[in-house]
Amino acid sequence: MIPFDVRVGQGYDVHALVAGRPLILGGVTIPHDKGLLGHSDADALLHALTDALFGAAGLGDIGRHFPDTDPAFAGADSRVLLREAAARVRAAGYAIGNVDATVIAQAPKLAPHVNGMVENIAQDLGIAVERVNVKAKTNEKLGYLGRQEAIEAQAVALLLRCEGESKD
Ligand SMILES: Nc1ccn([C@@H]2O[C@H](COP(=O)(O)O)[C@@H](O)[C@H]2O)c(=O)n1
Ligand SMILES: C[C@@]1(CO)OP(=O)(O)OP(=O)(O)OC[C@H]1O
Repeated sequence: MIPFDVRVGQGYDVHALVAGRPLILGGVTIPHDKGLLGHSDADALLHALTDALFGAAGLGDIGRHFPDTDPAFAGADSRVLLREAAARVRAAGYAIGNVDATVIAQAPKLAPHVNGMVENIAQDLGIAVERVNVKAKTNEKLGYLGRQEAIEAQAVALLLRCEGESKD
């Protein structure tokens, strides 16, 4: 019996940077000459977080829950998807302990927008801002990220379940 179940999950996403799209990361629209291409609003940070949550709960991945072949998700606000993911994780019996993420973007400078991202994520997950961390890195001008052809995000999530008994 494990009375205190701790689960970790990891998530990753990458979307191409193209002209004519808004740049949305962590639910914040960031002024830039290019934005991320995707079926939804292509918020790579929220997609990585969503996958980290599903992974920690053993619930598969974002594409299983919100298929990119489903017109219902065309242009979707990824904050809505993140909120629904958090609800499904809670329905599986877990509380969200903390989340941490890194956005790899050669440009633009994300630091001025990080607090807004953290506030959005905390609100969508229903947890305190102290339990959410977002970091930004360039790719030191290397590769497709360094050439500003894409933005990548990586995330981890910790889930907790306190109960008298578990499946094990
Ligand atoms: N798009 C970005 C990338 C980085 N930052 C901030 O700069 C710091 C240094 O980044 P390096 O990739 O050069 O190590 C990083 O810790 C961030 O605070 C940023 O704001 N936006
Ligand atoms: C979010 C979904 C669904 O609209 O589409 P995209 O915006 O293309 O994002 P991606 O991270 O490629 O995969 C998840 C998809 O199911």
